[in-house]
Amino acid sequence: MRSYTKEIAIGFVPVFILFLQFVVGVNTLPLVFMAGIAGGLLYVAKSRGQLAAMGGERKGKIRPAVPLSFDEIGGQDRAKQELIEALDFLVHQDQISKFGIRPLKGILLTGPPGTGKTLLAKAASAYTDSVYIAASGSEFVEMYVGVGASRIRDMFKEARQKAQKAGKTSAVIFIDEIDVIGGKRDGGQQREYDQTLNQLLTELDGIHTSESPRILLIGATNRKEMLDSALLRPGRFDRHIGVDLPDKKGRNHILRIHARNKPLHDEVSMDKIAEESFGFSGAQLESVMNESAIYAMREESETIMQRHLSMAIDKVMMGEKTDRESTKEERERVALHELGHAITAEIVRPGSVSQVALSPRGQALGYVRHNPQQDRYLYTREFLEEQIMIALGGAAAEEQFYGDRSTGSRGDFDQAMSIVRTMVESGLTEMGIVNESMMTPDKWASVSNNILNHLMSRVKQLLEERKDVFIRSLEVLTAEETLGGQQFRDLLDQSGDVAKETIMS
Ligand SMILES: Nc1ncnc2c1ncn2[C@@H]1O[C@H](COP(=O)(O)OP(=O)(O)OP(=O)(O)O)[C@@H](O)[C@H]1O
Ligand SMILES: [Zn+2]
Repeated sequence: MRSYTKEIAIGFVPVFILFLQFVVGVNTLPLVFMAGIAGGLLYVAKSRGQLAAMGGERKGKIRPAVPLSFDEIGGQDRAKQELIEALDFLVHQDQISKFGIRPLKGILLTGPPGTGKTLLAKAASAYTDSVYIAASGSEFVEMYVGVGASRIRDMFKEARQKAQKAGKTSAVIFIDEIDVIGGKRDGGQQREYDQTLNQLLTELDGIHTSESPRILLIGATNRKEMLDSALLRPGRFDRHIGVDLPDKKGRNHILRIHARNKPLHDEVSMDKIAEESFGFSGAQLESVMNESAIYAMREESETIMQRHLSMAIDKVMMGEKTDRESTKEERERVALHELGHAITAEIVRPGSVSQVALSPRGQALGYVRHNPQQDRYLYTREFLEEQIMIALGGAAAEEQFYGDRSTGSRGDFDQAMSIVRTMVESGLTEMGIVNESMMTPDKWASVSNNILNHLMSRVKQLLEERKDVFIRSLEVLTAEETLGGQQFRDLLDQSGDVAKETIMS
């Protein structure tokens, strides 16, 4: 139920103004003018507030769609054709149900980075006149059990609502890096399963032909072999479409697409550029066109010449090399950071780590997946302290190995602080039951500093004793990019044996 008091009150405003003007005889013009400005400002402020609230709603941004057609994707003829065939299937809904055919629920795009998987998903949504919602798998990885699952649920809900609002009969949900959610589950002794993946499967199983709006899930990965077989079963990701690096003809096509808005010299041979850029992805070819334009502009040339393009190819090739070197160091730091979380987690809660991984890219860089624990409604102080310690483990490890921290720990500190808040507000600290008025900002800072410093030194001590585990795990992690829960526990146990031996002797 809604009350309309506000609307009625606003309705009386003009009546009141007319009353002032004609009955009382006041000149209301300045008044009306000022009210208009104030109202306008208020409206702007309010809609800004709404935007900010929307942006802050979740860490994973749901990005709005830009309509894009298949014509704007170069090469990839086979992938496009397979995708269109699959989508045509979706469009002929009535016939599908008439023949009792199982509906198409998921399409998996597999292939190396930068080959146009995101573009294909966007084009698929435009082709089927659907609303488009996109997220990346790493946005669903959370330290807290159940948060990832509820994000999945929210995303499907949002897709349905958006489609309804836009008057569309279907929605495309695109999840990049789907392997982060749907990675192979670690088959240890414990029955390890993942709530986030389970929720995704539940949502997929819940899609029916007759439903409106219809949801189509498109996933992308460059590590198909990493996916859990549950995701690949019929009725889940039904269609797999490979998106490969473009061949020469494809490269030519992609270059032409990105040259559309650029002044090319008549004598430029795209064929030659396509030949020189062997092994380049679509994203790299886009860079080549862009860099060539920068070279031309710098030389104050009217048009982009062949040599600008050749220089751009070299630059993109070299850029790749230097990028790789810098990321090698960065990846080592990320790996040690994540191992810090994982080792702390295994010590305070043995058996809790299900996977440690480095992302090939994406915003998370690396992550630790935890096995779901029992749903909890009550938390003890000890439990919360352990949770804080796990959060601090990343920064503690960085300090141990590099003597400093990086921006990679920001999210961790936010998490730690919010747990401190829960502890204080629930009266679980030395202060006992606290009254909100007691907690000035200064007081908050000193209390949380105390708690965090104390727990930080405990974590550092734990990790200091496990230096060998870091070294051994780092080797596997940088080589394989992932470390399974059991595999990790084995590495940790080896260290335990050493420690025990030294105590015994
Ligand atoms: N086939 C293509 N045709 C035209 N442009 C392309 C193509 N492939 C890639 N690009 C360019 O590269 C950019 C990145 O491509 P896109 O994000 O679709 O790749 P992706 O396969 O999803 O990569 P990732 O796996 O890294 O997310 C695009 O915005 C576009 O500029
Ligand atoms: Zn971290």
